[in-house]
Amino acid sequence: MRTQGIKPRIREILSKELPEELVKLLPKRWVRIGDVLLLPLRPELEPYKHRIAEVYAEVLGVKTVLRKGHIHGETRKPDYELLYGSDTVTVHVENGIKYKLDVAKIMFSPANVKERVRMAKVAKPDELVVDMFAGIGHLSLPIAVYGKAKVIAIEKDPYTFKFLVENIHLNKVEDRMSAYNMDNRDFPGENIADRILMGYVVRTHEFIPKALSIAKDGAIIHYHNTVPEKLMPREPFETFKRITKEYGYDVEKLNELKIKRYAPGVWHVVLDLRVFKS
Ligand SMILES: C[S@@+](CC[C@H](N)C(=O)[O-])C[C@H]1O[C@@H](n2cnc3c(N)ncnc32)[C@H](O)[C@@H]1O
Repeated sequence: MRTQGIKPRIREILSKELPEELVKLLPKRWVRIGDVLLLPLRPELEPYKHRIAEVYAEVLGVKTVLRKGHIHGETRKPDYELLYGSDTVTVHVENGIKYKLDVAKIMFSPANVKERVRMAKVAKPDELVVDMFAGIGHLSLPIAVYGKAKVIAIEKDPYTFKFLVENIHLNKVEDRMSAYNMDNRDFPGENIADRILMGYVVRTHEFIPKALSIAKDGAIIHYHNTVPEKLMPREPFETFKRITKEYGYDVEKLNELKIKRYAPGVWHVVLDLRVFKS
């Protein structure tokens, strides 16, 4: 998905059209999601941005090029500038799973690939898994497709939800995966889940009480959050433990993994936690 090294053909075409010092600044890295390219472009290349995007699109064989921006807000929407083409909806295939999404409006982080692949191996067919922040099924499609577990996927944003539903059909897991378009705090299920996915950042701790009410005794929670490096490895486990205690639960840490650097001095991590009613 990430590529390094500029193609000779791109350099050949653009070196005839751009000043030499700008050719050196052409992006050597980009992210390709389905047939949409996310291209980081230096401000010096601004006057040539549409032509550069056109050449990258032609040589790399994509239909649309977006200039990379930031991901923000409660629903984690990316912020992109359209440089070439118009259609930003695509199907990205990763680990044999089809993810349909609108790349301009829905985040799909290349840095989370290891976690998406890991999820394919964690669950068993007799489990009920609840994904509290499903997105387009980023983490729960691998569980339904490879783990063959029953999955309840909850997604609040109606536009993202539309793709979640399409992805369930595209991956032919309608028999075991169902989707709910609601705020997970309004989800009525209690004491039902063998496994819970909390694939969210920054404010994930606010949702711990709801996760505990959905969890069965002994359930596993894959708890994501962002944490300042200087508080690691004490956090985010201490906060999780404090909240679970307040609600009458014990917790055992099974595993902790760094997913990616989220901001300078801040990591996105995931903890595998087993929760017990005390
Ligand atoms: C950052 S995306 C992550 C998707 C996936 N879990 C992953 O880790 O790759 C988080 C998703 O959670 C959704 N979301 C945020 N708050 C929610 C809530 N209270 N209930 C349900 N979905 C929510 C957002 O709309 C977004 O699609």
